Amino acid sequence: MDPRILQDHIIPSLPPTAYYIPSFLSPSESTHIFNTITSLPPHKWHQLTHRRLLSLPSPLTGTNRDNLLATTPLPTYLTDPILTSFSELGIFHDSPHKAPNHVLVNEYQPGQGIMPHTDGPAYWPVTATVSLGGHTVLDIYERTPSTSVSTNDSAEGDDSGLQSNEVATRRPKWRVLQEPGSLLVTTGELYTETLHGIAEVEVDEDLGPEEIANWDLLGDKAAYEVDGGRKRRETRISLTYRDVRKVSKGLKFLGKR
Ligand SMILES: O=C(O)CCC(=O)C(=O)O
Ligand SMILES: [Fe+2]
Repeated sequence: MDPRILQDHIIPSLPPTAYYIPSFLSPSESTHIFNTITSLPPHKWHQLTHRRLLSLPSPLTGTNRDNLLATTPLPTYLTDPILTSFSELGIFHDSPHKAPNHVLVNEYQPGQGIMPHTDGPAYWPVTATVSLGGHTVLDIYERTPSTSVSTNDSAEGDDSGLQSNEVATRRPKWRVLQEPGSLLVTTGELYTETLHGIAEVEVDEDLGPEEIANWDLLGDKAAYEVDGGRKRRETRISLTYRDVRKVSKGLKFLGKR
C-alpha cells in the first residue's frame, strides 16, 4: 500500500485501515463492465441462496480451499483498466504477487445480501471491492470471543458467519456506503479483526453523517439526502479483488489438445 497516494481516502472512524474512492471508474467504464458481466451465459454462474457468484479465474481448491490453480488468466474486462489503477495506487504493492490474482463477482438483487463473515487467511489481507450498478451498505461488526466465524468460502455457498440469532440481535458497529463506480479497500486490523456483511433489505435507511462512516468521502451525498436518508436498492455487482497466497500451476499436459 502506498500511503502517500491513498491517505486522502482513509475512512477515519473505522479501525485501521479502510480506503474509499468514489468515482474510481467512470460511468461508461462501469456500464461496460456491468453489461459484460450480465451478458454472460447463466450456466457460468454459481447460484447461491442469497445471490449469484462467479469465482475467477477459478474457484479455490484443496482441502482448505486456499489454493489457486492458475491455468487461465483473469478476463480482460476485470483487468483493464482496473489493474492499472490498482498498481498506480499501490494497493497490492506489498502482496506476494504484487497484483490480485483472484476475483469474486457477486450479483445482488434488491433484498439480497451476504451474511457477516471474514475473508480469511487464504488471501493476503487486502480486499479491493469495485461496485457496479446500484449502491449498497456494508455492515461491519466487531469480532467478539463468542462470535462464531467462518470465512466467505462463497464457492460452496456457505457464507454463514454469525449464528442467525446473533445477526438478529447484534447491530453493526459501522456502516459503509458503497456508491456505483466506487472502490473500497479493506486491510490490516479491519481485515483480520472485524466481520462484514450486507443486510437483506430492499431499502437502506438512515443514510446520513451520523450513521455512515464514509459520509464525508462520498461522491454524491445528495442522492441519499433527497429522500431523507432512504434509498431503494437496485441490482448491484461487486468485484472483490484479492491476492491468493498459494498458487499452483496447472498440469501442463492438460492444456495440450
Ligand atoms: O459485495 C460486497 O461488497 C462484499 C462481498 C464480500 O464480502 C466477499 O465476496 O467476500
Ligand atoms: Fe467478504
